[in-house]
Amino acid sequence: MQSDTIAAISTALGEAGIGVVRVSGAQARDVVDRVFRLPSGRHARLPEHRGLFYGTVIDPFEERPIDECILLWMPGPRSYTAEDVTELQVHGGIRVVEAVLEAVLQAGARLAEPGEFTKRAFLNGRMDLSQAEAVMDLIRAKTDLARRSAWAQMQGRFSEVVRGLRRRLLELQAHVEVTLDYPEHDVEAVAAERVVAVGQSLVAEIDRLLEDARVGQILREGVVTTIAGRPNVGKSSLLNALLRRERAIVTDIPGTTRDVIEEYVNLRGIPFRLVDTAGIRETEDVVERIGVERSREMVVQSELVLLVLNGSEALTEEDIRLLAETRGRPRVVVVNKSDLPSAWEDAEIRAWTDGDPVVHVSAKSASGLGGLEEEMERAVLGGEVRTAEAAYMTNARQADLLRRARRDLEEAVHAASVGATLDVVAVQLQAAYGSLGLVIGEEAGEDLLDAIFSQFCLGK
Ligand SMILES: Nc1nc2c(c(=O)[nH]1)N(C=O)[C@@H](CNc1ccc(C(=O)N[C@@H](CCC(=O)O)C(=O)O)cc1)CN2
Ligand SMILES: Nc1nc2c(ncn2[C@@H]2O[C@H](COP(=O)(O)OP(=O)(O)OP(=O)(O)O)[C@@H](O)[C@H]2O)c(=O)[nH]1
Ligand SMILES: [Mg+2]
Repeated sequence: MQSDTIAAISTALGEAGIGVVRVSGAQARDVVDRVFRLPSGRHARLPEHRGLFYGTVIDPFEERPIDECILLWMPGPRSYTAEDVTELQVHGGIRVVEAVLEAVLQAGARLAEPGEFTKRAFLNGRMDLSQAEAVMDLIRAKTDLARRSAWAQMQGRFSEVVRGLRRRLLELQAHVEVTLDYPEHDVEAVAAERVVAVGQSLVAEIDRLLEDARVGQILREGVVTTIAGRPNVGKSSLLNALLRRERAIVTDIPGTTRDVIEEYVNLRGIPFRLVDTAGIRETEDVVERIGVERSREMVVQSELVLLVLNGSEALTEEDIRLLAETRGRPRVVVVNKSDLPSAWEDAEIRAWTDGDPVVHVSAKSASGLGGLEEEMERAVLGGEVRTAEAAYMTNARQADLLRRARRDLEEAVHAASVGATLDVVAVQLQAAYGSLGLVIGEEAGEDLLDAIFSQFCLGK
């Protein structure tokens, strides 16, 4: 079971309190023997159980000390990878940690590929594939909501659901297989009915998981949200208000923002990537015109548009044109400058808003932002505003497999309902079973595993 011995820096490269070099594999013991010394100068005698030792890491050739060290010893299978693991915890300086890694490599370990520790944990049955993917989601989580969702998936909650689906599918397959051996007509009819009933309920459950996939994607990558509008309506002021800091330049000169400014913000647990853009208008200025083009592109590329209007000034043709252009996209219409007397009523834009939310704010005095954030959340998560924590952080790979399983199940249901021979149905059920298996990594080939784990951090 034990393959070659791998090593990597498991902490971020930078100045920090401590830095960790992790080693996993059959030669972890030998590596410790070559690079670690107790304060007495002796080699550590590593026990059969876990342990913690204080000592010095040394360069194995010159026997020169590199740093003080806390050494963790975790013999397999009671370790993260289920192999023998040792960790050298040293002072967190870039050169210190790199020198320790070099010493460990000289002592016989090879540099781990990204995600290789977790890949070994998976291959050794410590976790399934969707749990392994959740480890990375946990590390990358930008909000508490994302973190909690990833945690739940890491604990195997999503896997349990998928395993439950597979179990029911397997029972159904067994029933169908049995009738293939006894082809009496009424027995076959009963099996076909069961394929229809169970198949439909499995499709419905997969649909619910697929809804979650969208939420998962949002939590993972953030919602690209463009703040658009004509010049001087207060787009940059709104960006600053939502960020709660003065990020973008604000002036009373129309055309202040020339380029797109992107900033990440956590609003109500949802990561938003807010993009402030140049005010959209016809212009002779070459630089500004390029900015305006970018603004329009951003509107098309974004997943949510905050269309900003100035409530204290009469609506212009440009405002109306933007209202019409952004129609049909997920959007919140933001009527800004509510601290000033209003120059028009919401009713005047109703013809273009199609029931999209219209909120009144003052970016300058930071009022009305709570209502705006609420509408942004609703626009992203939908009316139900189900807590994303309850949702599974299904990723694109998993969603694709779920969709494939769903399609095969629907075909099986269809075939069974029109009285097709059951061996056709059996093939489709088998395909669906296989797709669901790949979600949790059953029968996953080396290519798939490489593709997944190579996206992990080094040292994970
Ligand atoms: N220093 C350090 N901190 C870390 C990690 C690590 O590898 N090293 N982890 C990860 O990178 C996480 C912890 N993950 C771990 C998961 C399982 C086992 C483990 O040894 N499991 C055994 C024993 C369980 C037990 O004693 O009950 C097992 O499951 O059999 C270790 C770490 C977070 N913190
Ligand atoms: N009274 C009032 N003034 C505001 C408010 N929001 C923005 N302003 C003012 O409006 C002017 C334009 O604000 P910006 O945020 O630069 O507007 P913009 O939409 O980014 O403008 P461009 O970058 O030129 O497209 C500035 O003088 C702001 O102080 C508000 O809520 N109330
Ligand atoms: Mg601006």
